[in-house]
Amino acid sequence: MPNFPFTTEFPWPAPAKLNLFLHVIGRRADGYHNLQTVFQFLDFGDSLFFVPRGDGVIRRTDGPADIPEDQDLVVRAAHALKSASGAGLGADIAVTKRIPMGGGLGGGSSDAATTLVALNRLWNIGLTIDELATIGLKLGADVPVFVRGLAAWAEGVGEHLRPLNLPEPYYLVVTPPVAVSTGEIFSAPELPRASEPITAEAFLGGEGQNDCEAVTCARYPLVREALDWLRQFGPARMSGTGASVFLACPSRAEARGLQDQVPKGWHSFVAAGLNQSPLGTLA
Ligand SMILES: C[C@@](CO)(OP(=O)(O)O)[C@H](O)COP(=O)(O)OP(=O)(O)OC[C@H]1O[C@@H](n2ccc(N)nc2=O)[C@H](O)[C@@H]1O
Ligand SMILES: Nc1ncnc2c1ncn2[C@@H]1O[C@H](COP(=O)(O)OP(=O)(O)O)[C@@H](O)[C@H]1O
Repeated sequence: MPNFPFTTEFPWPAPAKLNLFLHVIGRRADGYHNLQTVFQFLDFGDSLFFVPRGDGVIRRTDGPADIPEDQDLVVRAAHALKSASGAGLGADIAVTKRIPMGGGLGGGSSDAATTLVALNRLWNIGLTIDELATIGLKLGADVPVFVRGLAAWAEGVGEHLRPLNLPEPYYLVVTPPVAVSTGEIFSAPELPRASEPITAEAFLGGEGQNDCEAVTCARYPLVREALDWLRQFGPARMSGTGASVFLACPSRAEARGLQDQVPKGWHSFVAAGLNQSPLGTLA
């Protein structure tokens, strides 16, 4: 195997995201939904390790046991990058998972984005960020924002992105023990699909909600319970299509204090909101 400048043993970050609000404003002919949302990153996430291979083979050497290797978004992203670029190299990829799966925190998309950015560098392909975002969009609607690495106002299915400078509070994020399927919520007949578009300025002034909340809460009563519990302390909201709910707190200490009271059996963490992804500094 050639001696690569980065036979990297250091972890590449794949941060979680929050949707600070999420409006469904229409349905496209292909069934996908046009959204308005704001993405912010968290200083909490998965870690990915890459060792380039000279023989062209792509393998996941460690990762979530319940996701078959060939379906893992890191493996799919590596294959997509290889065929888009014609790269001859391969990689061993290990994933340390921390982001709850099906949690509305974008873990799979973030892992895919980190794979695209890391292998673009390690394989020395030199694709632009725009090219990586285009490849990423085919893997998942949330991949482009993770590739670009800036907190953003998003429209379309998440591909029209405008960087946004947001406050960076500490968040308490609570995930009850259910995995919500994004496809199930978007295909629910009862999902409201006609929110009036708002402006970023209106969001910054306090407008906005999560249009998926009622559907997810009705179908997953534990998400309702988690929201009701967190709303004792402030204006909590759901991220994406759930299952995670979050509350902005004035300080890390205050968030930790609330975390101590999270009911048993619910996953939780405290993390700072970030307008720049930790991956951004490596891209
Ligand atoms: C709703 C959001 C908000 O950030 O987050 P999550 O709750 O998944 O984290 C995303 O738009 C999700 O993005 P992502 O998780 O990448 O979704 P995809 O894999 O592309 O889509 C899963 C399925 O959801 C439906 N879907 C997804 C996005 C969208 N704008 N309209 C849709 O109708 C489609 O049926 C699609 O087959
Ligand atoms: N590396 C990965 N990490 C997480 N989920 C993955 C991964 N690869 C594929 N998936 C699939 O993507 C689905 C959505 O996962 P995830 O992105 O964590 O949640 P969400 O879309 O709710 O934010 C999972 O249920 C899983 O089947």
